[in-house]
Amino acid sequence: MSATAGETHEFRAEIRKLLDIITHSIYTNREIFLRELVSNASDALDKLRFEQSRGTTVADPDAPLEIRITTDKEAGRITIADTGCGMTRDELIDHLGTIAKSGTEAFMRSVADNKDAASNLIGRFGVGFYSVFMVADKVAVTSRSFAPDAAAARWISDGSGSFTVEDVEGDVPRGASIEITLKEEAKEYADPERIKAVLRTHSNFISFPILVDGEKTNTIPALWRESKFSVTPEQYKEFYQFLTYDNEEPLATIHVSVDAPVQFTALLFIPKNGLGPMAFREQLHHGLDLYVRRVLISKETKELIPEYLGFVRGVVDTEDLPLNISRETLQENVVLRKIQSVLVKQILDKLKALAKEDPAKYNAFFAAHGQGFKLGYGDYAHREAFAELVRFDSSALEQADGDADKAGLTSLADYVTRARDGQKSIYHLSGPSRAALDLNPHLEVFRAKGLEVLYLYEPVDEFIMDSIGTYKELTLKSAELADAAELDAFEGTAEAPKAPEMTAEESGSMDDFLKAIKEILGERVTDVRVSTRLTQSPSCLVSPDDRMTSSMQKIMRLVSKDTSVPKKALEINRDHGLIRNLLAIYRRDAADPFIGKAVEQLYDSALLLDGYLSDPHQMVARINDLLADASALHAK
Ligand SMILES: Nc1ncnc2c1ncn2[C@@H]1O[C@H](COP(=O)(O)OP(=O)(O)OP(=O)(O)O)[C@@H](O)[C@H]1O
Repeated sequence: MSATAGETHEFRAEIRKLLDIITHSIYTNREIFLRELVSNASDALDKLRFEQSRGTTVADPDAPLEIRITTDKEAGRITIADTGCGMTRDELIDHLGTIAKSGTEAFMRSVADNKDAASNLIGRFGVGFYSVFMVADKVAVTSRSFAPDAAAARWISDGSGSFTVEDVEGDVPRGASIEITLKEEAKEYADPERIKAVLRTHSNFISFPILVDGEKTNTIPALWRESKFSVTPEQYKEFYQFLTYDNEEPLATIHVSVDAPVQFTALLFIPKNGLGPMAFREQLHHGLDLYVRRVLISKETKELIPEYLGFVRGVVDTEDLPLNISRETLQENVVLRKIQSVLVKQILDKLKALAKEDPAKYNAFFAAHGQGFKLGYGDYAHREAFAELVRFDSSALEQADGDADKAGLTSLADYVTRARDGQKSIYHLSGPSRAALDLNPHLEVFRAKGLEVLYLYEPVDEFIMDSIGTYKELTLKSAELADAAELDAFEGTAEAPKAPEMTAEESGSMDDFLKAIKEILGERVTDVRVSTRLTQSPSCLVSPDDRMTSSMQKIMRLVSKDTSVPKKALEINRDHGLIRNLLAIYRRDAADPFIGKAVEQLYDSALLLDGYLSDPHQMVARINDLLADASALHAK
């Protein structure tokens, strides 16, 4: 083999930054460079095998598909060679230096926050190859692409600003060979025993033989093909960690072998935690690895699992697809659709069992994955299972006070066991937080009557309510839209402090008083009326449209970019001290300017609670005015 003179290229700017972090800031867990390189070699072999299985002509067709690691302790060098798809000269330049990588920015942000986590994050963010510079002074990648006539080329770099690429003449086998000259402090990796230990920890499930100085080291490929009675919990855990790079053990494992309507095996895992800062990658990378008779066809196959179960990781292996299936046609593939439908049922059943047998564990699942899972409201075929599995906060639950462990959620089934006799609806209300909903005037009557209300914090929750519709014969209904007569049927549980009865004269003035308020507010409200829902607040705004909740209206308005303040009816609590005082002032002098100021303030306060008050300045000036009046009275 001989090489022509090299051509020097600059690394792309963000890759240079990345390399700077990798070479200068990461000192723990450096062994994972080996996992990254072996995983790349395995990917390249998968790609080659895939091409071969669909009949593509490849160079060196008889070369065994394997990964060979050779060590040279004396020279402090190791070489990792594979017989995979290899890279052309242009691909070396693109893939190892100039093409932007989707995860780099996010990786660097996360590392800035937490240097210790960096080596764990490397694999997940897809900055894999560059991790070699944690241990290398110099790296040379010699490669020949699988395309039969491709010329061989070599990429060389010390991981600082640039790399060189040169042509290589002579006999270079298909694939890639990565020669690493180890840094002084990383010489341990030239010891074959150390290499074998690292491989056992991180690369045990690679489905191609890995040979260290000629000796085969990995032992358990295709764990999913084993009978589930022969696999130990430890093996499941190891395989899960191999698959996800998660340090935890999985929350749940599903291992199934199905014969009809399609023949397949699947080994699936539910991770304990959402991947936090990597969440963007969760969505991007959702999907299962699809094998056909142990040949990897496509990673992260979205067609195998709906998005709302995107937190599930694992592999599916089927006999019922041809090996030469093209990835482009997976989307319309009936077999995959059938597999998906079986898997969804398996996963939902597993979750139901978990919820029943170990509610605390289920709650942990929901805390970690509930947000994505809630999108399952759109899966009509599994609506019943979904309704059993979804969880909400509720007025009947203890306040968590920021203590995450205490923050329980309720199922619809548990709500029903607490419902009052004769209750025909499951009530719910949307709001930004528990504190806000606890004070929401719309809920006063529910509290007074001892009726439980589910607290909804996310826009998707209302869609869930709509889609479930009815649960165990109880209609899911927004507290805002509850009918007064329906609520009247329930006796109050707590004795509400009674306001003194109104005199006949006071009652007689009420209609005129309401008209006067309407006149002050003019077109801003559709109506002013006496409320049946308020027991503690003086007033609130009520949507005139009794089919749509105010939060749903907010969503619609957001969609149509409508920023005006919606017109609603103002309801007032005739037993509230403030309203009684205003009525007395009105009866004494209907033109008293204090009434105008107070009514404007009642309206603005209601807008503020509804989230529509856009300019607080006027309101603050008015409050100061009112306080001046009130303090003058106090001072007397
Ligand atoms: N042994 C190899 N054979 C062929 N191509 C390779 C090999 N190693 C790396 N590459 C090419 O270089 C690219 C960059 O590799 P790198 O490890 O940085 O990221 P990745 O493998 O794409 O992402 P991730 O780390 O998320 O798997 C790969 O996508 C692949 O195209």
